[in-house]
Amino acid sequence: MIALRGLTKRYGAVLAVDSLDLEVHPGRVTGLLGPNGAGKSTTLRMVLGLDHPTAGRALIGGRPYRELEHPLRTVGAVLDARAVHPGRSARSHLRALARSHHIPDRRVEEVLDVVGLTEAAGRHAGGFSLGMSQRLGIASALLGDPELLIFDEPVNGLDPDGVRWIRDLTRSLAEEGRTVLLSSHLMSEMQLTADHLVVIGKGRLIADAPLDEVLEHGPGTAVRVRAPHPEDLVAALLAEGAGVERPAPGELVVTETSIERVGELAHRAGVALHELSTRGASLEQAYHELTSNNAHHTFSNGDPL
Ligand SMILES: Nc1ncnc2c1ncn2[C@@H]1O[C@H](COP(=O)(O)OP(=O)(O)OP(=O)(O)O)[C@@H](O)[C@H]1O
Repeated sequence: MIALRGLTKRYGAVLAVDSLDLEVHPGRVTGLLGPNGAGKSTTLRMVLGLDHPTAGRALIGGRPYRELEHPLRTVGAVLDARAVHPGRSARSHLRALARSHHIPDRRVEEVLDVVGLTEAAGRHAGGFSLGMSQRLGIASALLGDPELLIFDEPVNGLDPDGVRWIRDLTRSLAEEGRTVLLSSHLMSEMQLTADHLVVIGKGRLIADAPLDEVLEHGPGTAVRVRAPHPEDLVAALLAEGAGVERPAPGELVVTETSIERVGELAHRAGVALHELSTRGASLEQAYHELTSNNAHHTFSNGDPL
């Protein structure tokens, strides 16, 4: 488990991280979300002992990173996937890392296999694509078989296959009971990957809740309708108090009702439909609601955030 206790970082006049109190638990993927400059990287750097807090503490299993006996066996992290000597091959990079941490060479072959780099392991890392560099970074993080994994913006620059691969990998690591913390500003990706979300803005905690709860705070599910002559349906929906938007001629986005009810009203009004579908609540919308409003947010556990 990672625990942040009043974690604060000030750079001159900039309060990059402002009294964060937070616990990141094992067995699930926690997404650390926030706009650019929110303080995500600074927080992760403090967790990994790369930056000193101005106040407060960041603890891994109850201890600061610098006091861990076996750091690589306790926590694996990828902060910058390009931070590898470009002239070294992937295999020699991993072997050097393994030897300096008393990890056997056979583990290098195992992690190369897990990340799908066995074939490319002899090539210079300097010639790797961003996706391959991400895989190599993840291989380094997995080398010590740690309980805790921290990936900063892991899907940045990856193609759809790479994105799916990261999603499956992080899920299976969490299912094995590990603590997985991912940072991202990509809401759509987080919606598919994370079980739990921590949202920060201007260094402060905005939300710390299961994904489903954060989504409930969004504008909710909408029903999309395409109909060449929707006027009678619009009238019927408005008469029932539904919300109706008309983004384009022949198109409706209907809220505060159900897809079944829209279908029934269309049938009753004799309106021909060309499409009737739901648009799921999007984390992007929920996130916008959260970050555009600085008031407290109360989740179902009753804690104001
Ligand atoms: N070494 C530094 N010196 C001065 N200011 C810094 C330093 N590092 C970060 N900051 C400032 O602290 C704030 C938080 O930055 P941080 O990089 O942690 O945000 P972030 O959420 O990771 O953003 P991004 O998504 O852009 O990486 C920003 O205002 C940034 O300019």
